[in-house]
Amino acid sequence: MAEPPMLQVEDLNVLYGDYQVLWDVSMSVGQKEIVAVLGPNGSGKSTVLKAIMGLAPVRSGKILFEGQDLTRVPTHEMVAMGISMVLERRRLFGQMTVRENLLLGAYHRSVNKDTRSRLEWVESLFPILAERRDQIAGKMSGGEQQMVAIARSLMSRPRLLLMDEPYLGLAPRVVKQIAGIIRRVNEEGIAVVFNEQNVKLSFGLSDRGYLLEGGRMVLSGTGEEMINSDVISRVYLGV
Ligand SMILES: Nc1ncnc2c1ncn2[C@@H]1O[C@H](COP(=O)(O)OP(=O)(O)OP(=O)(O)O)[C@@H](O)[C@H]1O
Repeated sequence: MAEPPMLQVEDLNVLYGDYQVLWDVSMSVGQKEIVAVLGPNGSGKSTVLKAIMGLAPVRSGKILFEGQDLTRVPTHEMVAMGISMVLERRRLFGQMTVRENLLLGAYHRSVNKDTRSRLEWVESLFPILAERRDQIAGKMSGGEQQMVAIARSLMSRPRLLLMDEPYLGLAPRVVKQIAGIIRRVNEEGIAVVFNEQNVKLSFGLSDRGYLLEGGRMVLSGTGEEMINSDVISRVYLGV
């Protein structure tokens, strides 16, 4: 029998007040997979990730992580369960150093042995952040800040990492660098879900993908199936 998915979203409906943003959205993420959620501006991509993390008003539907229903679990408990999120536009503490930002991502507040070993692991993945540990985060380039944000999310040692528009506002060269980092993170055995508006950037990297249109999942498939799909051409012709 096939391995059950790590994350399963079933018939998710999200409303901001009376305004329905997601309609019966279903998707799944397998262990150690990279999954992309593609969609035009305002289609609800960020809301899908926020809803998984308990940061959007879920009206109905199920979100199962390793079989456990997340819809009533507070966000900080999800972090302890092994889920972490890199928020859009990075949301760093600009006046603090790189190292201080990383420590804020640790699950334990005091610097104990466990935190130290997480820091060593994260700094081994991002040697540049070890070199720049005393630099003020707000003074770094956009790409470097995105690295700090990803590194900070890894400090809780997640098994599933959600990334809200990881390439937003970055130059093509830096996008390549961040894509390399996502791959590297995935090689550590961490499943990654990210959203993106650009077809090539989405499916070049992912094992599988989904397309959202007007708050509904209208297509799913492997990267190649998605890139060659008529539906993608139709949705994107108007963009
Ligand atoms: N806190 C909120 N309150 C009310 N409406 C919201 C809120 N957050 C998002 N929306 C609306 O929900 C819809 C989907 O937004 P969402 O940010 O999920 O889309 P997106 O596909 O990620 O778009 P973008 O690429 O522009 O970030 C939009 O119409 C947006 O205006």
